[in-house]
Amino acid sequence: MSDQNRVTTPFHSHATTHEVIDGVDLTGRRALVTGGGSGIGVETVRALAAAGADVTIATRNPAAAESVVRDLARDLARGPGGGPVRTAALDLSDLESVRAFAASWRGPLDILVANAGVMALPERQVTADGWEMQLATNYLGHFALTSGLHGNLKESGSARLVVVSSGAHRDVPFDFEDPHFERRAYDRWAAYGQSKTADVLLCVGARIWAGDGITANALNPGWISTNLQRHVDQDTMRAMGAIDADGEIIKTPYYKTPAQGAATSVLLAASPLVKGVTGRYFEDNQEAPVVTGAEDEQIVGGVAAHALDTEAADRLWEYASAVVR
Ligand SMILES: NC(=O)c1ccc[n+]([C@@H]2O[C@H](COP(=O)([O-])OP(=O)(O)OC[C@H]3O[C@@H](n4cnc5c(N)ncnc54)[C@H](O)[C@@H]3O)[C@@H](O)[C@H]2O)c1
Repeated sequence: MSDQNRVTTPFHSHATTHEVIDGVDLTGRRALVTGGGSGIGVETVRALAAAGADVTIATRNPAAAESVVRDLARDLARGPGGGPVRTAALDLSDLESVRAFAASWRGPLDILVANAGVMALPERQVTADGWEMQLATNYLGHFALTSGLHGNLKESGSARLVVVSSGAHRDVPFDFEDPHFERRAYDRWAAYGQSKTADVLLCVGARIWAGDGITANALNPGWISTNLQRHVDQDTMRAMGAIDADGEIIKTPYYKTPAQGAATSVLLAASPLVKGVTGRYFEDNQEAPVVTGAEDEQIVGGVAAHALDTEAADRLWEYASAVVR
């Protein structure tokens, strides 16, 4: 994407969810947020519900997410109110669960935020379908979900798919020869990065749905302290510059609160500023510039060309369609 055509918005990098959809009315719109029971997912749900949307949190543990729903309902009741929030069972690493979830959805779906994720599992784990766990959860499960809900998204007439990727995609092109680390040595960061490249490619591939009124965009939320980092030990967090010698979070320019981290998701899900925009990658509430490997040494932001490659996107779409069938 050339700089001239890049989508810009008036919002600064650390704007909160409320700022980016201030004045937007989502009454009558139905939204689904995977992993909406924790971290930036909660703030995504909060903002969409506050704007009036009817929101479903898709979670492995609906009973645990009920306390989140109660807290959100209490908070919304203190303000001008909002749309209903409910929970539903979904395990993205289990194709049967994804199929059952998609089959049970009735009527249109206006907003699908593919937010759930797992990062840096220390050992290679494999799902019942034989898929490497990070790719299964972060990408293949979401691909199966999105495909299973295609009819519902189409029924909306103007649906938005929002896929939460990560800056970790930048160093890792998708490996079509060995996506599940069956032949090469397992590397937890390469597995995470590959799954996040696949997330961006999912949005590029989804351009075939533009005629159905469906747009799809990916994003990097920034660096937010959440449960996501639970598999990363303190020494590694220190080496990454995320925490100091005492274990305190270092508030680099990339550090965000959950409500700031969720802002780009919410912008893409609901703002009129990105209406009709599809197949792009955003961060800090703006479309990100394409960066090369050489620049990557100095520039922390941006999207890698390998994640926007239409040939790779179509090849991956074909691969994923075959394996989730
Ligand atoms: N926190 C960050 O700094 C950061 C940076 C870049 C990208 N991200 C991405 O943001 C998204 C949200 O992460 P977060 O930081 O809020 O972390 P989080 O751990 O709080 O949230 C992730 C959610 O995904 C859910 N999940 C995991 N496996 C699942 C499965 N098999 N089925 C259904 N749900 C499952 C978890 O239960 C949890 O609710 C993730 O996709 C993550 O990769 C986060």
